Order: sequence, then C-alpha cells, then structure tokens
Amino acid sequence: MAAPQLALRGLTRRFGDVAAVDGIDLDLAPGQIFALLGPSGCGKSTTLRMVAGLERVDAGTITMAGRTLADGGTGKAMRPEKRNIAMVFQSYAVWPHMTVGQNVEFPLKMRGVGKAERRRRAAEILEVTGLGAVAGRSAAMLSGGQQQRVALARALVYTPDLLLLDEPLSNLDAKLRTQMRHEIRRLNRELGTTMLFVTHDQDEALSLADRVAVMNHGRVEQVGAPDELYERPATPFVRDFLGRVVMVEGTLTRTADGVRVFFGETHADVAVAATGLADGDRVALCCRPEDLDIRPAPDARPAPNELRATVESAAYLGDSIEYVLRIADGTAVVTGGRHQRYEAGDRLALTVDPQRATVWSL
Ligand SMILES: Nc1ncnc2c1ncn2[C@@H]1O[C@H](COP(=O)(O)OP(=O)(O)OP(=O)(O)O)[C@@H](O)[C@H]1O
Repeated sequence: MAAPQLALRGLTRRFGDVAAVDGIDLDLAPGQIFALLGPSGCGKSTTLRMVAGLERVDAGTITMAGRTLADGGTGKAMRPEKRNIAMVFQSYAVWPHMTVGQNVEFPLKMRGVGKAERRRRAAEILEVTGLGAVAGRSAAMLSGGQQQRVALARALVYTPDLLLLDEPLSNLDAKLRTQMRHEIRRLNRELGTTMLFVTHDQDEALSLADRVAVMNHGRVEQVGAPDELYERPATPFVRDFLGRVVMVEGTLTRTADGVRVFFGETHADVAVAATGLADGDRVALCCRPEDLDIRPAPDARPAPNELRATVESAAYLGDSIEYVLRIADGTAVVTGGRHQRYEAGDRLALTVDPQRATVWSL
C-alpha cells in the first residue's frame, strides 16, 4: 500500500471503566473510501470524533500524511481547525438563511480566501456536485438529497485532506440512497479525496467503501475489501453481522486439501485450512443463501456437496422467494428465484459451492 493518508495506532478512548475505543490500528490509503461498520455503541463515532479532533485521545496516535494529529502518550493534539479535515454530519446542517452558493462559499470565507477566488472555487464544486442550476436558490427550499449535496459541496470546497462522513446515507429514502452512493463514489474518483465514514448499515458499508473495518466492543474484528469480508469472514461476529448465513451442523474429518463435513446421509468437501479443528469435532458449515443452488431433490442418493432439505414455509418477497428449510438437525433461511416456487413439505437438494463455504467450530 502507498504511504497511508491516515494511520491510527493503538488508538484508545475510555469513558470511566468502558474502553469505547480499545487500541485500534487502521491505515487508509490516499483516495480510499473507508468504512467503520458496527452495531450501536461499538465505538465508531468516538473514533471519527478523535480523528476530527472533537474527542480526547487517551492512548495511541493519529497521523495524517505523516503529520501527527494526536498522541495519547504526550497528550499533544492539533486543534480541529488546523487539521484540514472536513466532516459531513447525518443532519447535513446546511444554513437555511443562505443560498446554496453562499453555503458552499462560506468555508472559504472563514479561511480568508478572496471573493473572486471564492466564487471560482464554489462554482467549480457546485458543478461537480450537480448543484450549478440551484446555486442562487435558498438552501431552505431544497430536498433532502439536495441538502446532502450542499453539505458535501461545502465540505469538499476547501480541498480537505480527509472527509469524514457520519452515516451519510441513512436519512435518505431507498432510491435517493442508491443515487447518492454513486454520487459519493464519483466525487471520490474525480477529486481523489480520502473518505472515512461510519455506519451501522452493512449495505451502506459494502456498497460504498473500498475497505471496511468491522468494529465490535471498541475493537476492530476484521479489515478487508467488502467481498473479502462477506465471503471470507474471519470471526463469527463478522460472519453474522454481514448479511444472512445458512448454517448446517455436522461432524468433521480432515482431508488432504481441506475438510469433509458429514451430515447424516451426505457430506460436503470444503477447501479450507482446518487450523484448530480436529477429526470428530462438531462444526457448522456456513454459506451465504445466494451461493446455494436449490432444486427439487432427485430420487438418487445425494452427491457430495449436496444437502437435502424439506421446505417448512415460504414467503413471497417480490424479487425472490424466502424459504425456511429443515436441513439435517437444524433450520436455515434461504432465498430462491421467483420463477421456481416450492411449497411446505417439498423435498429439495441444495448444492454447496465448496469454494464459498466456510467451516466453524461450535
Ligand atoms: N461522552 C461520553 N460519555 C460516556 N460514554 C460515552 C460517551 N460517548 C460515547 N460513550 C460510550 O462509548 C461507547 C461507544 O460509543 P460510540 O458513540 O462511539 O458508538 P457508536 O458505534 O458510534 O454507536 P452509535 O452508532 O449508536 O452512535 C458506548 O458505550 C457509549 O455509551
């Protein structure tokens, strides 16, 4: 990786006995969109606030492009306004008594940029954010999506070294959310601004970020590209937090290039490193519901990697059908295409893709 734009080392913040952020290490490459993802209370906002300079650092360091922003060891911290970091809050906080153009020019005015230069730079960023046509309009008249664009334009106009975003899409409806997701990615590519955002929404993190850190109880459980986290979760928490899993219990035997998991009448061969697993262990074979190939069970005995299941119930979701299945001793929720429908009591065959399945000790 190129020299990091932002580096966190052993970053810690305690509130009384609670370590809200408990010694986290993270590196953001220049130009990257990075997400901190986790449930409420896991320490995402506190991390973001420490980077912004709004929260004290108890231990560890924050450096940006080689400059130390905060050092818990010495207690030194650069003032927020000196950091050249922009922040977009969930509430957007656009100034309703100003026009869109004035909103966007304001941060430059605060920094003492001359009028002509202010006009030029504001016009440029208004164009990039698609606000050129509404520059003269009162900011109070804007829709939620437009207000968020103003907030983004206002944050980007002074070319920050880092843009922090707090739950950037959560106040928008589903259609606008998709649009803004593409918009933020486009701005990131065009302007090259490094972005760090926090969210509790896995879809938001996976769709928007180049890299995601999954946080739990103040610690980072795993950092990776979205597909890496989704397909090869390192911990049960990451596996369960990022979407649904089909989990079937079986008994393990090690093989030359992976493991074999037995489920009554059938077994699955999975290519995984069987570290920490021993022959005879009870394990869970896990995969994402959409990675299972579902079809009516043939009369023949099940082939390897083929599980047999009985439909317990079905729910129509519009774009797909959701089934609760009984598999061996457990149940699993899977989705199937809407053109092939099954009913309660139907027997199904589910083929597991051994490249995409994971095995966990119970
Ligand atoms: N000023 C504070 N005083 C005391 N405890 C705090 C303070 N700020 C945060 N905490 C605690 O630190 C922990 C982490 O909080 P934080 O807001 O960083 O979590 P979060 O992941 O951003 O959650 P949310 O998504 O709900 O904002 C929580 O247990 C919270 O109660």
